[in-house]
Amino acid sequence: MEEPYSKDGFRKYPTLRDHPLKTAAQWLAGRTADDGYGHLWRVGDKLYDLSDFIKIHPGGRQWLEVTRGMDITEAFEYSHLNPHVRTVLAKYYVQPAVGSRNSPYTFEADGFYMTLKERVHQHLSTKVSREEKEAAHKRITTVQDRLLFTFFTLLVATAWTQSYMVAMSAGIVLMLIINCSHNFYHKKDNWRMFCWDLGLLSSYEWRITHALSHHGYTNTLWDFELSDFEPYVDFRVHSKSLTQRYVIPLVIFTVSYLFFFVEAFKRIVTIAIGQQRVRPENLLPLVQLFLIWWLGCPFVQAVKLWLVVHGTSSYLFAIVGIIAAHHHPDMYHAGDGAFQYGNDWGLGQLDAVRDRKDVDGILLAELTMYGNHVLHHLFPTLDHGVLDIIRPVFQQTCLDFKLPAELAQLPSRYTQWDLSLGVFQQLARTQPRLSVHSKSD
Ligand code: HEM
Repeated sequence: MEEPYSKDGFRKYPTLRDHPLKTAAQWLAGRTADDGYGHLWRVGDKLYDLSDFIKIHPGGRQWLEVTRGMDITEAFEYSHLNPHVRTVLAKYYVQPAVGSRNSPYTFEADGFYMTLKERVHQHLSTKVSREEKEAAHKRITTVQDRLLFTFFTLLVATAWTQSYMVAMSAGIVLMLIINCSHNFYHKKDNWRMFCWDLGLLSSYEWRITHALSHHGYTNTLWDFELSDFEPYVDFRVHSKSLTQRYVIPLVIFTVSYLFFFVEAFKRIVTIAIGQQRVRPENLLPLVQLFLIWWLGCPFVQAVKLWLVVHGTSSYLFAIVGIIAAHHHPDMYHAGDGAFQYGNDWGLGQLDAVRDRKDVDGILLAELTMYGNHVLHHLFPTLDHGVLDIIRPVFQQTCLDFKLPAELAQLPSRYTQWDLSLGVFQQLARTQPRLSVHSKSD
């Protein structure tokens, strides 16, 4: 049998990973080239023709439209709790797949993730009432509604006062709304997910680069969020220059106000070269500019204020994202070799994600700083409000699988400060981890 490309078991170095234009479209093109299932989709060791299912998929068309020709095993497993989806899938079976999957992750029926998923499904369907789940959902939508109201009030105030301070305040609230709406683009299509597009970001693109790539293959070579700013910002474990290790880490935070504008620029390029079309939600930031101008602000001043709103939001968004509990020398990163707890997909997540004790437990912080991070990674389509409800099931399953006690421990042993420092330590790291089981004491 062909030797895997890397010690963690990925079979190939991802095609197009190092292409200079890092976009959602490039990631998809690379995956379809490497998987190569033509007009079919792979789940486990079988191929399916989902062409007729695309338009009736309850989660929305995009997930299947963009993944034709790919192995979607990971996304299929972590997006659905209800075992009923397997019966639906069986209707579209075509033939067995030839060869092993390119991904090393496993979903054994009696393994950690599938056991946990089954228990979570049972718990939510038998022990948690509909009212409880609706109340959890309501808590989140209320936060988002209030943030939306505050943002538009501040935008109007920006136009009337023409104050840069007010524009910065609008930018801060915009970052909070955007991060909060992350909860919604993981789910079936819904209007709340388009709040992500209020910044110069695209929910369509982030469903690919974040929901499919980052969640499916966290911190591996297939994680778009790892490769996005390479070779400048390089979290992998391999030989790096002194500039990469010690100089760039000092600079990244100072230029993060440019992040939104770089994203917008890449979108314009990909639209111009025909890799995607303009979507109505792409225009939401321009509507804000129009609003500031329409409310009486001279056009040039309106543009300056709008740049301050989005520059502020971009700055905070990039910082919150980069310190959001993925980068620390204790955590698995591409180049580390074998996964610490084995190849079960859920265990791979535990190896690459951490919780923060000073973020979890405060609803606003959880929603806007990617809190309850481990459970969110394991069950991204569940509302953030529901994650606390399933925590005891997770803890019990960790104990049953004899995982190190600190994985199941509440609260986490890590603070936001540990994880902020961890970013610098990880960028400097060039040697694979020794056998690490938790935060070094
Ligand atoms: C790229 C792969 C896929 C992704 C990312 C995905 C994503 C999703 C999402 C986000 C939802 C809504 C979940 C929620 O908001 O609670 C959903 C629902 C659903 N999906 Fe998929 N899906 C994928 C593939 C499939 C396939 C291959 C099938 C079966 C042929 C399928 C069948 C369903 C069904 C039946 C539901 C309704 C869930 C339920 O009854 O609980 N999906 N999917």
